Amino acid sequence: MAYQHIKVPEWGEKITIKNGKLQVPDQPIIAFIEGDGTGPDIWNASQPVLDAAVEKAYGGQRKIAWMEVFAGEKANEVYGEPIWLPQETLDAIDEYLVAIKGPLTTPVGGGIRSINVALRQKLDLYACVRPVRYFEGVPSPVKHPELVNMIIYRENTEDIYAGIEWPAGSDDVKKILEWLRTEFPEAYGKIRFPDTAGLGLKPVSAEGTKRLVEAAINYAIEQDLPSVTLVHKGNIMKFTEGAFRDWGYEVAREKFGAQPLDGGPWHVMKNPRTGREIVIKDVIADAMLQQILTRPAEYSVIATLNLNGDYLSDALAAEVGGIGIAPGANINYQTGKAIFEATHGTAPKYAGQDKVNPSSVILSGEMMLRYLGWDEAADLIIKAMSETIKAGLVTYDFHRLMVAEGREAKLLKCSEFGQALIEHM
Ligand SMILES: NC(=O)C1=CN([C@@H]2O[C@H](COP(=O)(O)OP(=O)(O)OC[C@H]3O[C@@H](n4cnc5c(N)ncnc54)[C@H](OP(=O)(O)O)[C@@H]3O)[C@@H](O)[C@H]2O)C=CC1
Ligand SMILES: O=C(O)CCC(=O)C(=O)O
Ligand SMILES: [Mg+2]
Repeated sequence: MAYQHIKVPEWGEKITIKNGKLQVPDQPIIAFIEGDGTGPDIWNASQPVLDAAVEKAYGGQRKIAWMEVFAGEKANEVYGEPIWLPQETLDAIDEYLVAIKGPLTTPVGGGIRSINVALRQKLDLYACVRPVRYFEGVPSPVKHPELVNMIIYRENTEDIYAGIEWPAGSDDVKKILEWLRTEFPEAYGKIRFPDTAGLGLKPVSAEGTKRLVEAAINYAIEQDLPSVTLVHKGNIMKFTEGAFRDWGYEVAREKFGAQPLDGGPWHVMKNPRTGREIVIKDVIADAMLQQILTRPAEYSVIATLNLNGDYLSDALAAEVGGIGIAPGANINYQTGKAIFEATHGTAPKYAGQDKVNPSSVILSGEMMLRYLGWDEAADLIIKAMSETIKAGLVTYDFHRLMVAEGREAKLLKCSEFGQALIEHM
């Protein structure tokens, strides 16, 4: 496809998918979005780390051909008009399948909705996968951060993130309210202040739930993990969050032969690879937010709805050092399309200071390398991250906590931390 502003590298080949399996050439073309705010600082520190890991692991036999694609404020600059998410960015990811991105700004209130959410929805990247693991030496607000080892599978295309909302007082909300008043008077009667209410819809479907929960169970099978926990607020939102729980158990029964445990609702199944038991359980979302603090060792894979997953991923990240070190991926396992990205946002107050922690994007890159099947390069990044942090070489976010704890640490800039990782590979 010909692009207006995207320059396809002169070398490198496309990643493709065949019979559901990713076909990765030795020189794959991979799209990247630099991101807004601290995004450029982070990307400048991260790309050399990813390249160094690949170079070190494969001695030049493999190399990534980076292709910049645009979104957010940079897209406005490059296209010379207010385009936040150019169609050709979507087309390029559609064509080249794999991308990595920095954070993108989302203005609060009116104007454009989240570009991040739009990318996930338009490309149908239904699983937002956010692993939470502890690296020794990272300062943490909890006593036993090493017990936190979970991976969140957050549904990425539905829930209130679908963005179906009408503002209070608008003609549209008046139409919806009038329709409710005439067609569903009982429901209308439950709206406490109809004249000044904004309204939102929360779509949650069997299809959307089942494909997400299936991906979470598949991960537990692959990694031989003991449980998958469905997190929901089904006691209050019975036909959306409650249905998520019921459809989750249903897919466990239908696809994986799970059986109710002691009469249910929890289920148990056998891992077809190892024969070990996998418990499929559920916890209500508010209780889960305290369980991850009080009993983290009891949780492993978490499957949840979009908003719960958003809250949980920041809360869990805080236990292992914060969102500066919290990676993620948005994946469609059928089409193979995937965008790897940090859990955090643009941290605008630090933009251009070469200050923030680039680990979230670097570890998102580590997930990307593993997704490509380049485990040797991914392992080098984990090794470098462990050793660099253990050596007390850290960015401001860890440094301030370590100093407060009376520990020795050396404060590095964002780019210096990237270089330290390369030295520790
Ligand atoms: N996927 C994406 O692209 C996302 C985009 N956003 C968008 O980002 C913008 C800013 O959002 P905001 O709510 O301020 O959240 P941010 O995640 O951008 O920042 C909140 C705080 O988290 C800490 N933090 C964030 N990133 C890092 C990092 N790399 N290293 C160290 N600490 C970090 C900082 O803490 P401290 O102040 O304590 O130093 C920062 O002030 C909004 O427009 C939001 O919509 C938000 C989330 C995800
Ligand atoms: O796009 C945004 O503004 C928010 C996204 C977000 O918070 C997340 O992905 O965790
Ligand atoms: Mg978030």
